[in-house]
Amino acid sequence: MFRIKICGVRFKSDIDAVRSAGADAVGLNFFPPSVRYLDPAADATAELSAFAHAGGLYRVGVFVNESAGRIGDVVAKVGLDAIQLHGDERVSDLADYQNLGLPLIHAVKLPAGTLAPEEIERLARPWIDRDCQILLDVDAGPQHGGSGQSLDWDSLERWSAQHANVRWALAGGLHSQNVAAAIQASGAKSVDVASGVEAPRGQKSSDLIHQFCVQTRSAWG
Ligand SMILES: O=C(O)c1ccccc1NCC(=O)[C@H](O)[C@H](O)COP(=O)(O)O
Repeated sequence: MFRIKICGVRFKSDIDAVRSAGADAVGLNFFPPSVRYLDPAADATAELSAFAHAGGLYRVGVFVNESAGRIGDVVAKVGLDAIQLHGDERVSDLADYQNLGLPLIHAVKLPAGTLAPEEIERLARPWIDRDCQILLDVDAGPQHGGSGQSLDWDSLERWSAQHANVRWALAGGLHSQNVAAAIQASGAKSVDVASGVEAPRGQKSSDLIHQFCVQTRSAWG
């Protein structure tokens, strides 16, 4: 599992900013309606991915409700290290995705308010038991992700305390001003951010990426 993932990079300058800030992973977004979308057929996307790989970054492809066959085509063209399923994919289809031979990260999309540990467990467990890493994010409805909304971090901590062996990543509404508090409250050991390191929306800011990584590392000590 990555430690700090900057999701929705689109340019080599974004990759440079991620590397110099010390994050270890980038998300390449293949959901067409997203402002962070990359065309997998474009040579520039494969070049961006190769540039991230050459820079030692872990490349996570973000997909929403795509078939395993289509994801396999993107992997072959672009080159990825892991697949993030961020839609309404079903556990019953997991074998098809697993046959692609890459680590799978499933986005468990939760309501924004207070949650009982049992509720988080009910939504996350089927994926954990089938060897998926999990990323806890806000349920953003048809937008699916990248919404800038936060989860209730205390609820995540209560669930995590009961399942200390589960490795998970925190997403949803993180930015440099709140990531330390989010880590302290939730106990997250991995974080993921998209909109919180952008200004304007959809455009990564090297300053915001840098500040986000500084605050994250200081929270982890
Ligand atoms: O970022 C998107 O536009 C997006 C769209 C559809 C599915 C997933 C998407 N992003 C995936 C991520 O891992 C984001 O970093 C995560 O949802 C958190 O986003 P944000 O709240 O903006 O930090």
